[in-house]
Amino acid sequence: MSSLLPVADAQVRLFAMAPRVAAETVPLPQAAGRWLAEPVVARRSQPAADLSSMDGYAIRFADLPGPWRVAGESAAGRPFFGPVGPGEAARVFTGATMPAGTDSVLVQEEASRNGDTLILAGQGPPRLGMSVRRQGLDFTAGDTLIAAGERLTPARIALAATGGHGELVVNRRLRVAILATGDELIAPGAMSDDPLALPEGNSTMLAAMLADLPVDVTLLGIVPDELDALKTAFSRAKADIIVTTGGASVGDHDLVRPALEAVGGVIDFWRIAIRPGKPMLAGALGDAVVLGLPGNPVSAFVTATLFLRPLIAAMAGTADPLPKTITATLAEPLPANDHRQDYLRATTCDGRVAMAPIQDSSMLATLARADCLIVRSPHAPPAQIGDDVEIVTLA
Ligand SMILES: Nc1nc2c(c(=O)[nH]1)N[C@H]1C(S)=C(S)[C@@H](COP(=O)(O)OP(=O)(O)OC[C@H]3O[C@@H](n4cnc5c(N)ncnc54)[C@H](O)[C@@H]3O)O[C@H]1N2
Ligand code: MOO
Repeated sequence: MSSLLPVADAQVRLFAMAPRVAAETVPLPQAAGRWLAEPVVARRSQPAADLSSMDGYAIRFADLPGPWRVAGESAAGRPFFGPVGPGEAARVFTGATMPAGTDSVLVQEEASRNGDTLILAGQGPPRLGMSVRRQGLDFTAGDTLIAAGERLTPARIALAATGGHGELVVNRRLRVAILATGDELIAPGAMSDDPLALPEGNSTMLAAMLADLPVDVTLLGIVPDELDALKTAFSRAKADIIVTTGGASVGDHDLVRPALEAVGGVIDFWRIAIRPGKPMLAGALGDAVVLGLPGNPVSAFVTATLFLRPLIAAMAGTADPLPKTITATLAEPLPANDHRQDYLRATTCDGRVAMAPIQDSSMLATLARADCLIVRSPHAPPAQIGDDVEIVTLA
């Protein structure tokens, strides 16, 4: 079985085929989930001035324990410009600019006010600067807020907005076309006179697996196991990545490879030392990367996890596209592994992982129950209860 490509080698070859997409400038809401092509540099400091972090009174710490005369009021967006002298205070609200001359906040729960007269009604601020957010506490104009190559999470979108940016330079979205092939397949929910017709779940599963990535997915539907039909489907597909599912293996009706080659595509590699997912192929058709995933649903899921999602992440701009593995403890023993890298459907219970008893690559109910995949290296020896194993967690 030496003709099977090791998983890590296949990933390297796939990423080598995949050009990084071009950059574009987009409004902030459209940048969410994309990878930055240029760093985000703060255009302003945050906070822009010293602000109160509580509702209360801005005072001079040296004036404690009071009393004070309330000289004015400062609210967020409506600062008090008048001076606050010794023995004076200003009413402040959360987010308000601290008036000049004040340095600490007396929270209103510890104050008693009668007209313009304010007296201490509690402990008062225990230190100078209490409940004041200093100018530039979060960041300062000119700081690099987010490096190029980072992904724009919701928090980073807010950071860029607060840093003064209304648009960002990001890598463009990718177009992904997905087609399923198989004469037995019908669209999910479709009625058929054929009791053996199989509702096609892989396309929608794959599209759902990409829902958090910056892609526009086109579902090309079901293509019969016919060379001409597949050739036509390949020729018409307009995408950065063309994904097929089914027809990748060695049977007489597995026509993805010959169809791709017949329309001028090239195969970069076919068949990987992986279980499930062995017949996966990767190639190119014009500028598009073609990923031929197996038809078995679990094989399609595992190869999409290890190849399709990372391919998109790499093309969209990340330097670190592979799914993370973490160490977990075995709840049950595992047998020795053979020459294929295994991704066992497993569940976590009381912090320990146990593989599902049947690992058939057609079994969606088992996959749907699993919360992780246990990774077993080729030729891994038997593992015992309590041993550490590497897992990929499933969302
Ligand atoms: N003689 C050999 N036979 C097989 C080999 C092999 O090495 N030698 N490899 C096996 C492995 S491993 C896999 S995985 C499968 C996958 O083969 P294909 O990619 O050609 O998939 P199909 O034959 O088209 O379908 C397999 C299975 O999955 C069902 N299917 C297909 N598409 C869908 C879909 N979109 N949604 C739901 N289910 C789908 C299909 O009905 C079949 O039951 O090949 C082994 N054979
Ligand atoms: O390896 Mo296949 O992928 O048995 O299902």
